[in-house]
Amino acid sequence: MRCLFIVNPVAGGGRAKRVWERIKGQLEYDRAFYTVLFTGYEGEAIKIVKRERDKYKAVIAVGGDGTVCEVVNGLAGSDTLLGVIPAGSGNDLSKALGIPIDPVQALKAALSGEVREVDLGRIDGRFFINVASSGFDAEVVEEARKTPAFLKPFSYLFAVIKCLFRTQKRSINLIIDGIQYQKEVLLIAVANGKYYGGGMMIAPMARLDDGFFDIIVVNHVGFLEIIRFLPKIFSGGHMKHAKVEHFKGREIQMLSEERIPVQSDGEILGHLPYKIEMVPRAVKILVPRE
Ligand SMILES: Nc1ncnc2c1ncn2[C@@H]1O[C@H](COP(=O)(O)OP(=O)(O)OP(=O)(O)O)[C@@H](O)[C@H]1O
Repeated sequence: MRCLFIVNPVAGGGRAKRVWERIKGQLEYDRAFYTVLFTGYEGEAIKIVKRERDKYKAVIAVGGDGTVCEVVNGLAGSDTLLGVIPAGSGNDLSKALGIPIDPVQALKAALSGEVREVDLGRIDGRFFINVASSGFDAEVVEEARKTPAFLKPFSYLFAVIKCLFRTQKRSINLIIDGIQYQKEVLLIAVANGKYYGGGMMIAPMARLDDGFFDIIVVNHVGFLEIIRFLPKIFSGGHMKHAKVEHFKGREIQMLSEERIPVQSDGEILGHLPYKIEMVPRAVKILVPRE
């Protein structure tokens, strides 16, 4: 059976189109049979994959984490394999799975790699593969979405600065597998994968196939402490901070009387309350052979 490539032409600010040209050249050189479809709007990859998945051995996403997340939502529950060619701006999932950034190397893994069964999180009927979170980080994503088009390259920088000045505590009732905790937080991240936000290692201990979420609670810290704290997330150094707690669990609920946004894999879903469930080994991903 042949493979279906799903290319998001806007991923990585257009990088995915250039990556696809290299992949196409290689496929033609190899005289491979394949189908390619380009996404035309947000959410289309889910529809295409649901419609087409049973005709193919593998669906290969050419794009960033948003594209992969949509393909995963189209594939979940089917036996069709997922391949990933990183072509976005962040590529957090590829980093966690050891998929190379070089398109031809990544193609090799997608066509002849080994299969790894990976867990998914489910929130509000939607699957995520990396991280769902609530608090400061979700506020930054929400704020960045409002940035006018001409300021887009700086949208996250502006959003971080704006959100830094909202130094209020966020009061969240966190329930992990039935045990309740009342927390005053900066953010709570429910991690399936290690990375989010373009290389931030929010949960260094997270494994994509252990059947558990790693829940990172960053308790409330003041303005200056946030500025010292944020850069440490890139290396995982934040875990040593006295205000950071780590839990493991499979069913997580977050409730609040405040209007606190929730994001999963970089998309704003809405505001608390939300319930997050673990779906073990729900997708089969082609990764490089060891
Ligand atoms: N033709 C299109 N026009 C506009 N948006 C699209 C189109 N096709 C897909 N999308 C949307 O583009 C969004 C961004 O894609 P993606 O996340 O893959 O790239 P990225 O943001 O550059 O990378 P990363 O998430 O790894 O930083 C996705 O949410 C997807 O729904």
